[in-house]
Amino acid sequence: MNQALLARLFKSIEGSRETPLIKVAFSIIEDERKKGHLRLADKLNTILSSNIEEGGKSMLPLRLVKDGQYKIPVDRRYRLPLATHVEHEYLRHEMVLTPEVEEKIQRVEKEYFARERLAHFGLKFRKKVILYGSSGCGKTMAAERIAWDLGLPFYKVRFDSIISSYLGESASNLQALFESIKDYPCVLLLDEFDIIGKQRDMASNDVGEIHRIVNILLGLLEEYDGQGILIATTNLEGSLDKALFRRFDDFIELPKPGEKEIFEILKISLSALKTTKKVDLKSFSKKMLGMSYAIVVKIANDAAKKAIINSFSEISMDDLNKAFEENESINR
Ligand SMILES: Nc1ncnc2c1ncn2[C@@H]1O[C@H](COP(=O)(O)OP(=O)(O)OP(=O)(O)O)[C@@H](O)[C@H]1O
Repeated sequence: MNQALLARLFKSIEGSRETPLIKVAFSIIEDERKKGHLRLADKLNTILSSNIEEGGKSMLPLRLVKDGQYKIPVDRRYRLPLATHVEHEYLRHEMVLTPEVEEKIQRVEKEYFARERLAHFGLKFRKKVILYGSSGCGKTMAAERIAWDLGLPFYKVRFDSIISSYLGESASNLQALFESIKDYPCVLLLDEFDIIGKQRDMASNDVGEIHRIVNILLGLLEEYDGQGILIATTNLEGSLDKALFRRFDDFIELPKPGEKEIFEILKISLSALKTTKKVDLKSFSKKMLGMSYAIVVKIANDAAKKAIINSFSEISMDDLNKAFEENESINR
């Protein structure tokens, strides 16, 4: 059938997901997809989804803000939210950073606060930021801290919902999510962004589809000019498509902590307890060089917990060394 005619026909179909005609329409979409008519299948899917009634309400538009309330869009097939919200009070924000990283994060925050002044001069604040660095070095935490400092709602994208097993729907999921935040000031975290690149390992017949999703994501990133901040995180700078990198306004590396930062973290983490006279946090910090922030925090907490459980009033060097040995192999 002629594509325009098919689209017109689909526009006239209405009802719930259980309506026989809707079921037939979905099987036509699947058929078109199998034939490789992906663009047509997506177009028909969008038309049909907007006409489906659910509890008297159309599933679209998928806007976070509806009647003054924000509503997270869901994937069309499984109704799973495409992002999760983290309440303000649960945002981790007390970070120990090198002055260079602190300055870069503060620059993002300052530009957001000065957004109106910048706009006056035809300039835009940094609104698409990529944070990269090895695991446990505070990428997610930095995104949370930015949301905390700016007083913006924080959402974390669920790539598992976005990259649905019906690949043709991933594109519409992504579109729905970006559309939903267009006019809504929030921090949207695209955590483990490299998952998009990693999907290339999938079965070869899915590769074309993955490229299409990456292209759609590129387009959405390019077009994003919303009122909030998009933050993507990745462990591997190199694994990301170069084209994807170019779409960001800022790249901030979150390195492993240096001796000074390790010392600071130990002091903070152990501050609720006393340490014995023999504890030399300075040389212990040196010993921990090369470890991630997450492991440093874990070692300090393990040592503190051991002292508390054994009802010791002070943390000893032995507690710290034991915790160090136990965690040493995890990360260097
Ligand atoms: N700069 C920091 N200051 C204080 N604590 C930190 C810092 N960075 C990380 N941490 C600690 O490490 C934990 C893990 O951090 P986070 O989840 O942000 O790491 P990540 O880089 O996102 O890791 P992954 O790539 O594995 O997701 C935090 O909960 C916190 O305890």
